[in-house]
Amino acid sequence: MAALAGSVLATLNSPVATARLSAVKSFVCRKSDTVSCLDRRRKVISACTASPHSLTSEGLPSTNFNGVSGSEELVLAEAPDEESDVLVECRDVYKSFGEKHILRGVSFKIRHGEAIGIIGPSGTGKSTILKIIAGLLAPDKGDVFIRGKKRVGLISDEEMSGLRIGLVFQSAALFDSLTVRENVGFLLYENSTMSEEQIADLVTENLAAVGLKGVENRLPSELSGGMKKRVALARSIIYDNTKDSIEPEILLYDEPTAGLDPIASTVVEDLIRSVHLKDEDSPGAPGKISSYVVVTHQHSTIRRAVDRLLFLHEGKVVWEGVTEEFMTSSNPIVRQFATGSLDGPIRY
Ligand SMILES: Nc1ncnc2c1ncn2[C@@H]1O[C@H](COP(=O)(O)OP(=O)(O)OP(=O)(O)O)[C@@H](O)[C@H]1O
Repeated sequence: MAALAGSVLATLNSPVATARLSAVKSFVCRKSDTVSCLDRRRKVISACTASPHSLTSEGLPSTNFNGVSGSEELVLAEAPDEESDVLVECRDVYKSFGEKHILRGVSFKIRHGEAIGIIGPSGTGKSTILKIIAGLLAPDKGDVFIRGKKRVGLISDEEMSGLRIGLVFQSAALFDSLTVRENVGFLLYENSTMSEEQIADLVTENLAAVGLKGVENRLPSELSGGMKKRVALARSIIYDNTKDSIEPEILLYDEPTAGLDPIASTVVEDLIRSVHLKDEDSPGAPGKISSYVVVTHQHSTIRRAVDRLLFLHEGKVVWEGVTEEFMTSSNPIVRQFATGSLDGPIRY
């Protein structure tokens, strides 16, 4: 974390920015008393486009970070049945929180180029599975394979060099003490060799893409909830456009349109589509995201933003299908969910 804060400080050289970033640094350091823990947090921040505040405020048990021993490094072992286009596979994943057995044998694959939606009743573990894919939570049982290699432990830089996985949290998870510009450009200030001016231009461009103009100097507290969400989205899609090679990347969106008005939802849904990797022959600029997963309850998001759906219920994937099948499926669970009926197998 010292390295993280240090290099950001070097780039953001205004006294105000320095003070704010120092505040971030001290917040992160306060809870961590070992170098390995600081280092692990740095990896999580880099990979997940989310602030250290969010990592704890999202309800991640502290054992996720503090309970990992120094020797518990990420180990990659060959998966038995490697398939070249599978970027992530969850195989028979289990996760409990105390007595609550949330995931009970979840299996699915995310292939290169896929736009997947995860739906299902509240509390079935949709956010939990995103955190497991992102490497923020470890399954109790079962395996996660990243490009055919089994992940052991939590997230690591080695893994990130092969496949970047970004998670856009349900709450915007912005650094409260940084401006919108500093929030959106955070990873570029940290990881790129771009100049401040280049980053500022790119931040403005990405903010415009999510329908925001002239908010660069505002603090998160000066934004509405919907604006915060869009800033978080801009932060998740910004990338160093001075580099030729683009790593394959998966973005995980946790309820990106919850709480947005219908038009803002459409903006976000179209944006999620637009950053998706396109063929070279496709019209328009190629996006950079190989695949993405969206957890959502919103019908418009299901219709506009994803191609394939996984229905999670009582700890398992109980239905899979393409988006068009969602409204026409005769599966009683899917029918009840699609119509919002009180009658059906799902009980509240
Ligand atoms: N860190 C945690 N500690 C204890 N319980 C947790 C933790 N994280 C999640 N849970 C519990 O696990 C269950 C599943 O949570 P999760 O957020 O994954 O559900 P979800 O399907 O995304 O719900 P929603 O649609 O309401 O957002 C909930 O009962 C939640 O309270």
